[in-house]
Amino acid sequence: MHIQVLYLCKSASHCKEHVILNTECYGLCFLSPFHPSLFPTMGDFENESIVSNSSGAPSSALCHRDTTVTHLVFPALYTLIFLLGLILNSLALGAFCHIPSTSTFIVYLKNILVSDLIMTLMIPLKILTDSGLGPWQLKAFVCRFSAVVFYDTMYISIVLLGLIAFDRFLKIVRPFGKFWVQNLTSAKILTGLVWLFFFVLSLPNMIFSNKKATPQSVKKCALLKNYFGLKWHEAVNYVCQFIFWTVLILMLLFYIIIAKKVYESYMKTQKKENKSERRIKGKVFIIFTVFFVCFAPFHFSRVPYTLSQTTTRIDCHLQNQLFVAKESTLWLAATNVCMDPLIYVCLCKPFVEKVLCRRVKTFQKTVHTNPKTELDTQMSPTES
Ligand SMILES: Nc1ncnc2c1ncn2[C@@H]1O[C@H](COP(=O)(O)OP(=O)(O)O)[C@@H](O)[C@H]1O
Repeated sequence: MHIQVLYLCKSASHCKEHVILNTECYGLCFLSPFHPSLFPTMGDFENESIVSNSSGAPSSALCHRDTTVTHLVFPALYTLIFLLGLILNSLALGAFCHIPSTSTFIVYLKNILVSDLIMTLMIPLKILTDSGLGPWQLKAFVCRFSAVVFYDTMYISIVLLGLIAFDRFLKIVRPFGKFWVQNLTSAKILTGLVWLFFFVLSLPNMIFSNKKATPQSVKKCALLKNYFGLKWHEAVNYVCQFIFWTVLILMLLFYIIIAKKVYESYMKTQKKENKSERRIKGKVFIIFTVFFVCFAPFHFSRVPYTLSQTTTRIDCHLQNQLFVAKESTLWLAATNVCMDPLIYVCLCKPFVEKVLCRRVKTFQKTVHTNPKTELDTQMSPTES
């Protein structure tokens, strides 16, 4: 795959035709789209009219990335998520450290928590590079390492949320039966495999981002990738799309069946079943809502953006619009680190008991040292 470019040829072997202008040899060259000699002079080639992309090579190398929006707005928005995510997930970590992994549900929640914490820790690097506060070398590190980890943790959370939905589905549909997936050891092995799968899948995204980084090339992570790296990046994105939409469709099916069950049980036991019991079942829908709101927009915008990064010749203005769409929806996906603690509070009884227990203990200490203090916070009863 080669692109044709009017270029000051450095090697006669690249030249097909050449003209002498001002004693320099200008040739119509056939270079690999990632030929290193293109990048130092990339700024000179923003005018796409000199480029003929005859075989579907990325035209993104020649399109200047417009970062006016992402430069200011997104660092501020990500700072918000980072602070909130760090506080909520640290609190959750404190509570979960004292909760033994006695059910598959708790195993999945603990893994989501670890994944969210890792994602949260990757955010400051993104803030520094997007805002331009960090050196350009940091952006190369983000492209090669932290952005990959960020995406990895996002997909690990997606699969784990799917497993939670499946777990809830089995609990409600077959409350007395036990499948092998409901076994604690199976859940631990399954989560281990999920981590391993995404680690192996994304490793080439780190390894093959091995082109020499320059202040220009780091602006787009795709420009750091060699040919194989770019193809792998594209393939990973399609695999991840497939995973997301499969999990979403399965979740929808689970919840339709759960909704049917909830409705049937409501009709049968209107008088017997108390309000809080009905709420327990109703609350499982929170997982689907969080899942859909956070991740669906990103997956709609990711396909055209990946195409703009790889093979399709897309107008520069459109490429920039797709980049802004991808960044906005990625921010929404990142808000998941703040939403997951909602799931812990709404659905995990031991979690709320631990949090409340700690609050009561702190309160008792305060009352002990200052007997005039009054309990002014209403603590609501919890359900599992
Ligand atoms: N789903 C994914 N899983 C793992 N790594 C990914 C995924 N999507 C993108 N990446 C990697 O993350 C880095 C940043 O990708 P991307 O956000 O597409 O670039 P840019 O910041 O230039 O828009 C790249 O190294 C890319 O290969």
